[in-house]
Amino acid sequence: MEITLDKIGKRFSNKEWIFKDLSQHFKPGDRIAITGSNGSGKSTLLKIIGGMALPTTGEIQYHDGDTLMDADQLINHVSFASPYLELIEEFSLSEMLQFHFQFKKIRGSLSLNELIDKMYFTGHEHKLIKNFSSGMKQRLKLGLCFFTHSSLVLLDEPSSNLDQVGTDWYQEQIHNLPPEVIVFVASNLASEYQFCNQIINMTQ
Ligand SMILES: Nc1ncnc2c1ncn2[C@@H]1O[C@H](COP(=O)(O)OP(=O)(O)OP(=O)(O)O)[C@@H](O)[C@H]1O
Repeated sequence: MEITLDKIGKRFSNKEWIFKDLSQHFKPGDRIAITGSNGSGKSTLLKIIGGMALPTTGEIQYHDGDTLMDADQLINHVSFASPYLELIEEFSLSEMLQFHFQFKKIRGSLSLNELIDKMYFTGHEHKLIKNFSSGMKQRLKLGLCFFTHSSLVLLDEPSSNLDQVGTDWYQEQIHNLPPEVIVFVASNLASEYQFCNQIINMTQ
């Protein structure tokens, strides 16, 4: 996938601009950190790139090879993890994974049991999500994101609530992603984005 931002800008209901005139091109394999102060627009830009919010001005194009992608196709190419993303709390872990992978393809040819093992959740298959700790919920969100077949991975504050084992697991999963995937990380923690080769600083 290739992504072109053409002079995109965002403001909410005629308030001041959060950012303006952002133009950039991203190609397979790019690893991009979005940094900046609180409220500078990191999450907003991530949501716009993932098609979850619209820019106020400008345009984004997604290409799959030479083909311009329709906006409604984008969802099949994106995986996203953030602390504010809701899980379905009434599901057990097994039910959550079965539900998610009814709609999304698993990256590689892993079974659900292998996935559970790779997320360090063996023994928790029947535990309800609502009874997961905050760090376990975050690891599950990241696992769903990493192990969903996609060409664009969007991570917002990925190591929120993770302990050292979880943070090491995060680093390992980042390095296991296929090289052609584009990864964006909205963060101000170097430990979350040190693998990136580009930085967009949103602070004006
Ligand atoms: N739905 C919304 N309606 C109105 N204003 C919004 C909305 N979403 C975000 N904002 C505002 O847009 C600005 C940028 O918010 P955003 O969450 O993108 O910042 P951020 O850089 O990710 O912040 P943080 O580092 O605190 O996570 C903030 O002033 C925020 O209040």
